[in-house]
Amino acid sequence: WDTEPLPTTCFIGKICPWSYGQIYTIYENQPNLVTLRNYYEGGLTFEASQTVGRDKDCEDDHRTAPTGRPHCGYFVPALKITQLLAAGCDVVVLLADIHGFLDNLKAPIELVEYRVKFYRLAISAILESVGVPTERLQFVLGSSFQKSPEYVMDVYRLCSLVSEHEAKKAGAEIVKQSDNAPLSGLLYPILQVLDEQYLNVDAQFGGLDQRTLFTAAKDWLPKVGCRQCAHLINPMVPGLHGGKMSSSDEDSKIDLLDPPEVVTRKIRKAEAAPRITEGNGILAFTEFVLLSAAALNGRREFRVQRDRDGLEPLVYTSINQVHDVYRNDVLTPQLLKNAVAKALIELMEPIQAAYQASSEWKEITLKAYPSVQRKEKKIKDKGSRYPGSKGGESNSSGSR
Ligand SMILES: N[C@@H](Cc1ccc(O)cc1)C(=O)O
Repeated sequence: WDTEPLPTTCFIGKICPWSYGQIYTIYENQPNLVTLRNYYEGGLTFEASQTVGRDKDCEDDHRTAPTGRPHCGYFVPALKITQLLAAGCDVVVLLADIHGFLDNLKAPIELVEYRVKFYRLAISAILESVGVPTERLQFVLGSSFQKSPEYVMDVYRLCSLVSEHEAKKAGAEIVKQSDNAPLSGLLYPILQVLDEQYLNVDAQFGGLDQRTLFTAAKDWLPKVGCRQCAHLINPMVPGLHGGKMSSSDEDSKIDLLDPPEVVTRKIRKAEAAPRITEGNGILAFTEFVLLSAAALNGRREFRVQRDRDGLEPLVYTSINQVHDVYRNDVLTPQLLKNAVAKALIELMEPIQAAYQASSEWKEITLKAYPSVQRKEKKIKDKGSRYPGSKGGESNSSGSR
C-alpha cells in the first residue's frame, strides 16, 4: 500500500479502541440521512446534533496512532465503523504515523512504517471478520499529507497563534507528560487539529480522552480560516482490570493474535465482582462487542452454556437482561467469563486465520514488534540528542 494513490477524501478521527456509546442514529425509514448526535451527558463541546447527507459527503474519521499492538478493544470502534459503513458513510481510517512518534517516541521512528502496516492489516481483518463491505472505507497515512508545503505552512501559522499553554492543555490527556518533554508533544495537537481539515471530513470520531483535542479544533481552526467539523465522542469502555484498556499494558488487553488458551486465561483473571455491573469490563465487552457483532451477524443474542451443570443455556438478547441476571447472581462471574471467552474466541478465529494465511502479515509483525529485549534496548538507546537525555549519559549509537 505504500504505492497506492492517495485517497482524495477522508474521514479522520481516532476510533478509540476502548470507547463505545451510541453516537449517531441511522433512520431506517430515511435511508439517506444519518444523524450524528452527542449522547454523552456531560455536555461536551461538539454540535449536539448534526444531520448530514448520506449519499454526499458523510465522511467519518477513525484515527489511530500506531503504537502498541491493536488489541481486542479494537472490536469496539470496528463495530462502530461497521455501522457507519452500513449507513452509507464514507469512512477514513487515519493511520497517524507521524503522531506515533510525536508522542514521546511511543512508536520509534524506525518502527513506525511497519507498525502502520501491522495496524492496517489488523484493522482490515477485524472489519472483514464481521463481514462489512469495505468499498467505502479508506486508510490514509498521516505522513502522506502532513509533509505537503501547504500543511507545513499551516502548522507554522497555527504555532504562531496558539500559546504553549493552550497546546499543552489540548494534549494533556493524550500526550505523555514528563519533565523536559520533547517539543514534539506540543506539535501533536497542532497536527491533529489540522488533520480533520486536510482529510476534508465532516466528522471526527474518537474516545472521550480526545475531548480536549476536539475542543482545540473548534477554537483554533477559525484562527486560520478553516471550517469546523463535528466531533463524535464515545465514553471509554473499561479494560479487563476495570481501568482504561491500553495497548501498552499487556495484562489489561487481549492481543488479537492471542491463542484461545491465553484468551481464556486472561478473561478468567479479569476483574468482575459478583453482582456489580458498573465498571465491569467483561460486561462492557459483552455489550459493545459481542452483542453488536451478533446483531451484525443477524441474531442479536448472547449465549451462556451451562452443560457442565446439566442445565439449558441462558440466552439474552439485550444487555439489560444480562445486567439483571448478573445483579441477582443467576449469571455468576464464572459463567459470564466462560461465555465471553467462548464468544470472543469465535470472533477472533477469522482474524487469526487471516494472519496464519498471510506471510506478509507475519513478516511485518516481526519487524513492527521485535522481541521485548530488542525493544527495551531501543527505548533506552534514544541517543544523546533525545531531549530527555542527560548529556552524555546515553551512548550515541542511536542518534542520527
Ligand atoms: N490522538 C490520537 C491519534 C490521532 C492523531 C492524529 C489525528 O488527526 C487524529 C488522531 C490518539 O490518541 O491515538
